[in-house]
Amino acid sequence: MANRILVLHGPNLNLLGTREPEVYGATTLADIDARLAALAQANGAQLSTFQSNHEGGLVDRIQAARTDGTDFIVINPAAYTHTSVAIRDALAAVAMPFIEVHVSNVHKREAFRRHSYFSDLAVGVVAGLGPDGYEAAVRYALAH
Ligand SMILES: O=C1C[C@@](O)(C(=O)O)C[C@@H](O)[C@@H]1O
Repeated sequence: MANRILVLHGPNLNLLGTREPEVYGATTLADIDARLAALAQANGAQLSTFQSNHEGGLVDRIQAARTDGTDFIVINPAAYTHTSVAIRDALAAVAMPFIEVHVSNVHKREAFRRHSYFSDLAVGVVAGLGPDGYEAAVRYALAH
């Protein structure tokens, strides 16, 4: 079971709750993070969250996970899903299991959202379940 889980949120996810609510829903990022922290705590695990609108910030946080005790990553790379070799390489470098999460179902949206630089390295991918997708990923991490 993962004891220390890191949840990473990519660009524009700080605007969840107000950003295109018809696509991403009304739940804020603070609500999601609080729910995940409570879930981890109830299961005797520690959970940290980090959001950045910057590719390098996400790369730096992933590199820091090598030495801060993290043993599982849940990541919504947001738009970087479709563009970032740098974040993919960081995840490959730390060689830590991770789950890729998307709030929306990227497969029923624009064609460019169907390609991910992460899915083939991920333990699994959750898309389209809204905030519940993060919870499903954390539950998996807690159980494995
Ligand atoms: O910013 C996002 C959010 C997203 O990752 C999602 O959670 O549904 C889907 C991405 O295509 C988009 O760029």
